[in-house]
Amino acid sequence: MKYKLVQDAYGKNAINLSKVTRHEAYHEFRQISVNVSLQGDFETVYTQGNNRKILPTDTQKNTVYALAKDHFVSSIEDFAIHLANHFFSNNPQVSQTTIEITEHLYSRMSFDGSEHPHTYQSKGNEKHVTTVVQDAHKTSVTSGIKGLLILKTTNSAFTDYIKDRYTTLKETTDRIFATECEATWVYNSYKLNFAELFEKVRNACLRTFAFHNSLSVQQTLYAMGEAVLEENPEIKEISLIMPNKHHIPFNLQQFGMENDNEIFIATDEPFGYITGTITREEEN
Ligand SMILES: O=c1[nH]c(=O)c2[nH]c(=O)[nH]c2[nH]1
Repeated sequence: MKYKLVQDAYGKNAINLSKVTRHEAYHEFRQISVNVSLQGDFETVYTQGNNRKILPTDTQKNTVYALAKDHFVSSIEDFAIHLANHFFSNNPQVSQTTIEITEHLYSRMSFDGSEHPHTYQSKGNEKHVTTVVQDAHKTSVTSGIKGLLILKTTNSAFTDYIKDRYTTLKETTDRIFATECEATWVYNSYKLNFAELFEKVRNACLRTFAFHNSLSVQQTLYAMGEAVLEENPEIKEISLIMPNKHHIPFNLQQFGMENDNEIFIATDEPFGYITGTITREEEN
């Protein structure tokens, strides 16, 4: 044989599911998108067209809708853990199950200080995501936030960097700091209050971003990660992606006007792309 299969996985992506829970006084609405991926003893499926070990992706999709009725009741993490365990436990040919869930966030509309019982507003691009991987030895839970668009109008500086013959950037002690933050963190257990922890991590990120006197995006990213680990012993590691969404002072001098740090041109591209992973030091 000249060739061999070195990686394989199969499953169903973008299983879009909405759930309404009808309480007497109000309705709860949740919208998620689920990806299922199975790995295991599937080599002959690829090399010989033998489908006898295949749980069809169509069945995987149906299973997600069916299990949502009783098991999508709290966090997306708990539902993902249930799904991972279902596919793993019922399919001896499967050695690893991966479930990814993205939750599209909604809140009930508020009028005169009270929430409307059954009308919702999207929270925009912000998403709550999770990935659960189960194999024979462990169940790992990684969660995150995507599309968290945040901005501050001061307490952000960038000075003292390398200057060479190509440098044109001016030092600043007072600039706009805007980013669309993506955070991904790893839990140390699969038995946690994930909904509560998600809010704690989100708040730690927002609070640190707001109150940090930033010397760079890099420094603020690290401070945000540090705050999350400091306040949440349940989290082993956090990775942050913080693109620098530049707001560049616009030259008003060409019109004989002063720009007192008031008028900017918001540029989409190119953009600074700052990433970092913060973990706990090994204890001796
Ligand atoms: O916070 C920043 N970090 C950088 O590395 C960088 N580079 C740049 O041009 N502007 C910035 N801002």
